[in-house]
Amino acid sequence: MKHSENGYVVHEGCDHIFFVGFLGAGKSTLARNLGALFNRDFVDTDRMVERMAKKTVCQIFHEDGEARFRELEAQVLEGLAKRKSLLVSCGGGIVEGERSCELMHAMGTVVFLDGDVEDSLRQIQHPEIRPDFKDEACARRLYRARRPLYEQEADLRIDIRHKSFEQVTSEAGQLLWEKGLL
Ligand SMILES: Nc1ncnc2c1ncn2[C@@H]1O[C@H](COP(=O)(O)OP(=O)(O)OP(=O)(O)O)[C@@H](O)[C@H]1O
Ligand SMILES: O=C(O)C1=C[C@@H](O)[C@@H](O)[C@H](O)C1
Ligand SMILES: [Mg+2]
Repeated sequence: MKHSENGYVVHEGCDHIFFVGFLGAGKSTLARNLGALFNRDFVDTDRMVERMAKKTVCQIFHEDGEARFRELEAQVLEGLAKRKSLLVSCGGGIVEGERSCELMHAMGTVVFLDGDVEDSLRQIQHPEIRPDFKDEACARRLYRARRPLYEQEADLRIDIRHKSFEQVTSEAGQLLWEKGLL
């Protein structure tokens, strides 16, 4: 394993870390926090899709449909192949896309932020502008359907139940550091 002048691990090839998990689990917060702590760039697939499509996630769902959104998600992931050492916070439904799953595994490590649906419901901001959030019963059904997919795709799992984001950041940082991924 190589180290740069400032002591950070330098990886050969593509070595991104992809954070997946249910809506509001804290994927973006964790990726941003770890990016600041470990001097790594942080990107968010929802924002990249919006930049590529020049539309909001909500508009894409309404005007073009979910299948098109999943294609765009896979396209933005493809664009990450030429970059290095990114922390990627993924859209909550990225594990629904077969191509996206293949790409994440080809380009790095998939980390599942595993929490209860209650944590997500509490942390979801502006549910009214989220195409994936209709009401609580719907979110619970989606959570039950999604959880096996997250588990199936996860290389690593971090239990986030009843933890502050400081705790989640330090546990995730320690785990990824120990595995030589940060
Ligand atoms: N462990 C935590 N404890 C309490 N609040 C948290 C925790 N993690 C994140 N939050 C807060 O919950 C909200 C959602 O977090 P964040 O946007 O990081 O989640 P996300 O998984 O990226 O959500 P999305 O599905 O919208 O992309 C934010 O307001 C954030 O500050
Ligand atoms: O869970 C989902 O299917 C989604 C989650 C969001 O991050 C966005 O990617 C979009 O709203 C779809
Ligand atoms: Mg997010």
